[in-house]
Amino acid sequence: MEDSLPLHVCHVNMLLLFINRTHTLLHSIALCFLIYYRASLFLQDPKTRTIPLLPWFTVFASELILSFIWILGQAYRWRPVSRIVFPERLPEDDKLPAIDVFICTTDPTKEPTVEVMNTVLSAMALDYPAEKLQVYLSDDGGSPITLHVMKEAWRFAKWWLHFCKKYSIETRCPKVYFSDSEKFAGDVVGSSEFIEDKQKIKEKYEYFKEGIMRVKEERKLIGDAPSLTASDHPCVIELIQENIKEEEKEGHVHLPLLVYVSREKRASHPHNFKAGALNVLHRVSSVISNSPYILVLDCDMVCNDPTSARQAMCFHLDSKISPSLAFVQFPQKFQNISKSDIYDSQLRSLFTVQWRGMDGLKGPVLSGTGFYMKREALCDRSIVKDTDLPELQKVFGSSNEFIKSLHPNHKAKLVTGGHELLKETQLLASCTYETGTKWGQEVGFLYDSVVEDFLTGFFLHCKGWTSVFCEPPRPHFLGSATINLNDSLIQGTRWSSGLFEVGLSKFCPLIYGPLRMSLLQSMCFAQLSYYPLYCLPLWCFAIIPQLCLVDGIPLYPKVSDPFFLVFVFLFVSALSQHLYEVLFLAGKSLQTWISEQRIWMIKSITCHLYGCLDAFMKKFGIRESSFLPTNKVEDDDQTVLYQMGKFDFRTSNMFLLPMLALLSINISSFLGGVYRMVAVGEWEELFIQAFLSAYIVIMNYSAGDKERQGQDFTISSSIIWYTCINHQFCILLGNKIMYKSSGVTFL
Ligand SMILES: O=c1ccn([C@@H]2O[C@H](COP(=O)(O)OP(=O)(O)O[C@H]3O[C@H](CO)[C@@H](O)[C@H](O)[C@H]3O)[C@@H](O)[C@H]2O)c(=O)[nH]1
Ligand SMILES: [Mn+2]
Repeated sequence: MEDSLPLHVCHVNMLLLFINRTHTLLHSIALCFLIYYRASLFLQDPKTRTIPLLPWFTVFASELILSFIWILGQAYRWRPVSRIVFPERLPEDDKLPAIDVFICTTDPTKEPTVEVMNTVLSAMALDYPAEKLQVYLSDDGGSPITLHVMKEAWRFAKWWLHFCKKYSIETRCPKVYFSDSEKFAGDVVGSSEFIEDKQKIKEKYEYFKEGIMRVKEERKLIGDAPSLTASDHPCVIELIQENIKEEEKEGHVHLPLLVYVSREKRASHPHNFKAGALNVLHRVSSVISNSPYILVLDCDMVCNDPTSARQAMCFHLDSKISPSLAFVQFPQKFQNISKSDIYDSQLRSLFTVQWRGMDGLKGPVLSGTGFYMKREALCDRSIVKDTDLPELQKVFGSSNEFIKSLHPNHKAKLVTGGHELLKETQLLASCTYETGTKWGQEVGFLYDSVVEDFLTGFFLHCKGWTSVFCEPPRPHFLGSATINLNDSLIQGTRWSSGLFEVGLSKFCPLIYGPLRMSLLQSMCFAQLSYYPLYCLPLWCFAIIPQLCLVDGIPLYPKVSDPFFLVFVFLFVSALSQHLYEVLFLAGKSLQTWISEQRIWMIKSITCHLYGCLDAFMKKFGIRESSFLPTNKVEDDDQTVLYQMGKFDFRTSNMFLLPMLALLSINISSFLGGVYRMVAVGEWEELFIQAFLSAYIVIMNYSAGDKERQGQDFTISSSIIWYTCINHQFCILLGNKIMYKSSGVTFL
């Protein structure tokens, strides 16, 4: 490889760095004043002290927690970078390393088979030498339909890949291509051959989709319920290419190998969710193809740009960074994000601030999907050299074939291994294989948290591995985001629980981290892990100052007090940092800023709280881990609501009640407070508290303000609206009542 021309360059954003560090400094100084102000009350003579200690202390503690999370978050802003890659400088195709693609699916009712197959097809169509690409699908549901459909997908892939190559199609996920094909027509638009071919391939795709529907119907008729087999089924592994080879000899293109893996699952054995599935894929693939690199995809994450593999190789093949480089992470982007994105489904902050910032330290967190991992990073090869077989078996399990695959120059026997090999894979995918080994503890993806990606990434960084964030302008992977409140909150609860679980475990980033990585890096991991603790200050700020306001107890400095300015500064400074990042770093609108503020409040008081509780209960053995997969079925009704920026309050009371309760407290205390300020004349002392209530109400109010345009809902909601003060409150209440009483749709 030519050493003279770099495969990639990294650019430190100096202006942003300067702005961020200056802001951190100023904000920190203001925080010191705040702490001084709060602490000085404790030093006052108890006899002259007029303010009760308890609310003061609670608010102080909340401010400290908030500041703690804020300080941790500054590590992301320390050294943000961006990168450019030059894939055209990569070596010839025959010198490129092989890649195994791992796709996980688990529940055919929540993860529609058509979508899963689109992911499979888009991965097979990656712009990479076909003989160096193997696609593995892990089906945790053990569904015979999925296996059957995969064989059909393989047949369709022959046509599809040929079509993509012939016309250099950039969008290689059939669903995306056909849904918006005008955009992807390329320069051959006029050619009649192209039009004809496109029509043909479209028909084949439609036929393929109908085939899936047919199989599903047939299965339903036989009374085959997927849920019955999901948690208890034997292991099924099939190499699809091998089976169909004979009958499809006239194939146009060489196809990547396609492998179906459904690991053995028994109710008596923990299966460790996605991490467990990935570890099985890791082992099974090691005796089939053993590619040095692995691309991991969720079943709804299609490859939107076929060049991602080559882009990732620009880092993995750079001899300067590759020895320590564990993975190249691409951002998660989503196909279904609306303009206002009321639930922050795009995870804006994660991918525009946090990951870019960590990239400037030693690399971003592993994000579960859309990353190219070096196989070696998951299985420490260094111990293979001077350890004897029995010891190795204690770590990696009993399969000698697998242990052989760890040797650097080992060539997997691939398909030629035949029957013997397939037997070995059955062993590797059995539910007892990991018993007594180090899988999930030190080897492979780790099991100690339901956010296996975060924990595994952290663990790799602790071992000295690095990572890289690759963010080309055209999204390379596109997934489907949660677009209703219920799904968002359920997912949020799982994430909070998993993240906080890590914070409570032996892997606590603030203790385990600094001994093994830089302080700044540990701070980033700790910020993610303790982020769910936002629930404490947010619950407190939504209750204590409000109750004190009604009672006339001032908790903040009065307007003429110089410390008043400290609070104003901190409030404005925190909000403007957020606003700056939304407007300038992400190029989004003010609306996005409001949405993010609101969903942050909503999530903090609901899913962060439940997540923390869940983590505690798991810690003390009161609850078992669970992984409720996110619903990926498109619902037109919900899509319409989301696209219009309307909240869909059809969620459980567990989530609704805290929202309703806190909103009512704020509305009533604001009114009570204003009355008090006017009647008793304490406005100077109570100003901040009244402002806080108003702010909370206003930020949440806008959730429903578009509701009044059009729609039948207008009439019913406005009736309640006029009887209440706050529109938002009514929407919540109104919707719930309508939903409960008549079951009508939500508009
Ligand atoms: O027992 C299980 C549970 C899940 N999955 C798969 O894991 C993936 C992610 O699950 P999903 O329901 O989509 O969860 P999300 O919360 O949307 O996923 C995010 O969060 C997960 C950690 O909680 C990460 O693993 C994902 O990569 C990340 O996109 C999907 O492909 C599932 O099929 C399994 O294979 N087995
Ligand atoms: Mn998902």
